[in-house]
Amino acid sequence: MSAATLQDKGQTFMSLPDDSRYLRGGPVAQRIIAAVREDAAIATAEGFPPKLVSITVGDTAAVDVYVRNQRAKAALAGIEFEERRFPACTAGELEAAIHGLNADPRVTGIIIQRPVPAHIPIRTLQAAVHPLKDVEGMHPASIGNIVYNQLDLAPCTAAASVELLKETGLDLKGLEVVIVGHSEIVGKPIAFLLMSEGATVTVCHHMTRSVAAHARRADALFVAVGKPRLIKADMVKPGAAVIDIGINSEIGPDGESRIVGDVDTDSVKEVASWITPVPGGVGPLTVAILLRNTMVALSRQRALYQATYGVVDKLAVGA
Ligand SMILES: Nc1nc(=O)c2c([nH]1)NC[C@@H]1CN(c3ccc(C(=O)N[C@@H](CCC(=O)O)C(=O)O)cc3)C=[N+]21
Repeated sequence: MSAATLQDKGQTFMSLPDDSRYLRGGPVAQRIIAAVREDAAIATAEGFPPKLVSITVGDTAAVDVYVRNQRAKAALAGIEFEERRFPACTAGELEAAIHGLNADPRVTGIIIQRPVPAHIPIRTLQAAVHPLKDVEGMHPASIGNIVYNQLDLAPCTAAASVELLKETGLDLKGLEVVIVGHSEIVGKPIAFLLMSEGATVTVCHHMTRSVAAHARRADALFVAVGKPRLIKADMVKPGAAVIDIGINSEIGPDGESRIVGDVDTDSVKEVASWITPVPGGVGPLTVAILLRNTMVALSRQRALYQATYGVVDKLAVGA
């Protein structure tokens, strides 16, 4: 996509009605990217330039928007970005490629874009990424950190959603939160992040008897199921905060393809006190947090480097 088109998209976000109920990701993302840019410049000057590698397997349509924005924002932040595409390959080949990236000191972070084709076991791939290079916190050794209230690196979409809720200023302690969707990369991590912050959390999923009954009790409602307009106004408590994590492609009335979330925004915004637009809500913040996580990974790698090479007197040099 050309720079001009990206800017056009920016105009579209800004031309949303100026309604203070919209919780926009852009301004928060800009703050994070500015901070990442400073960190990245310092690290680069000190000889540790950050580099993020994205791995896409099979058909890339579902992740194209994300990867495009990763590339654009990494460039803004001063993080090198490389996309590796594997149109057709075996799990073994992918694991070998990941091991190569683990062992490459120039590579700071590795992200495996989801979904991957059915014949590739995603968990094996996630476990192949070295935990210190795991910028999404999805390695089995990393995902446990949020259970232990270590929240500085969490799956990006989940972290972005929670960060947008915090923008409301609502006190998370004791807040009634309902999450619709229990995926391992979004719903479940949001539940753990919010439990750590003191919220009372209910998780709904495809076996839940009445999603509406739960949703109507929520002070904050998170939705990540991939069903356009699943959440209607009558499922939302007046005054609630609604965080729409859905990214669905559909053909609009003008015949053009567009992105919509899981919430019927037009009706729900009349009931809710805060609502995240799609696009322009969680998405831009997800990208910013991925870049921030890359810098967290870099500082952990530097700490290991320091611990290994920084203590000369412990080495039995020439002894
Ligand atoms: N391992 C993995 N982690 C993910 O977090 C992950 C993934 N795989 N696979 C795909 C989904 C989708 N996703 C998006 C993130 C940001 C935007 C985004 O930047 N959206 C903007 C731009 C929209 C546009 O440019 O049209 C917006 O909503 O405003 C979109 C989609 C992350 N995902």
